[in-house]
Amino acid sequence: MILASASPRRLDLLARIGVVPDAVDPADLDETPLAGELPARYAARLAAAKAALVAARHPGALVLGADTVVAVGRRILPKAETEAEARHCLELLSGRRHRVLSAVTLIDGAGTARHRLSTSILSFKRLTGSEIAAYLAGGEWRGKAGGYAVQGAAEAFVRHLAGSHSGVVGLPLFETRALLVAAGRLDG
Ligand SMILES: Cc1cn([C@H]2C[C@H](O)[C@@H](COP(=O)(O)OP(=O)(O)OP(=O)(O)O)O2)c(=O)[nH]c1=O
Repeated sequence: MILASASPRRLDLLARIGVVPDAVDPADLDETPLAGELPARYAARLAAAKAALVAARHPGALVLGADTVVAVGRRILPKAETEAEARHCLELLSGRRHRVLSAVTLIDGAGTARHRLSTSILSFKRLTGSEIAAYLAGGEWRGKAGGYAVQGAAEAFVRHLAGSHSGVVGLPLFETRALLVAAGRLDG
């Protein structure tokens, strides 16, 4: 089995259900949303594309790809690479409800692709300027969808989470397990 992801969180989450991939081979593709693309569609498209790209490099292997997106309404927040982007995300998320969509695709050895989507709804407290500044200084936002990581200090901003904590971190374990069972890789 190949994990088509550069995210160490996804590897850790898989290990929690006893799955250790034989290799990690990130897809590294263009993650620009299409014009007018809705968040759930976007996450599903990217998870499928990551898995397909890596499956083409490993014929016959079981390949798992995933994508996590933070959305406010129809708006897709960026994966924060700069402090300015992370600040913009946190200001938008402050005192608001948002969704985290985590799509997973598993392609089996015969080339059959199976897909699942996890949707979580989170509500953040209203963030003060000094809370945002302290969070940005901590650096946990780097490379994270929506500019925060719920598995770190940002969990203290979460008033309410409905859905999948593992999905927010990057790999929804309920859906991932269901895919692995369907493909015969885990016992049902
Ligand atoms: C919202 C949120 C996202 N994230 C992470 C999960 C993903 O790694 C990242 C979203 O980017 P993704 O494009 O889903 O994943 P990635 O670029 O890290 O890895 P790859 O494309 O190779 O699979 O944000 C957290 O770790 N915690 C959170 O609370």
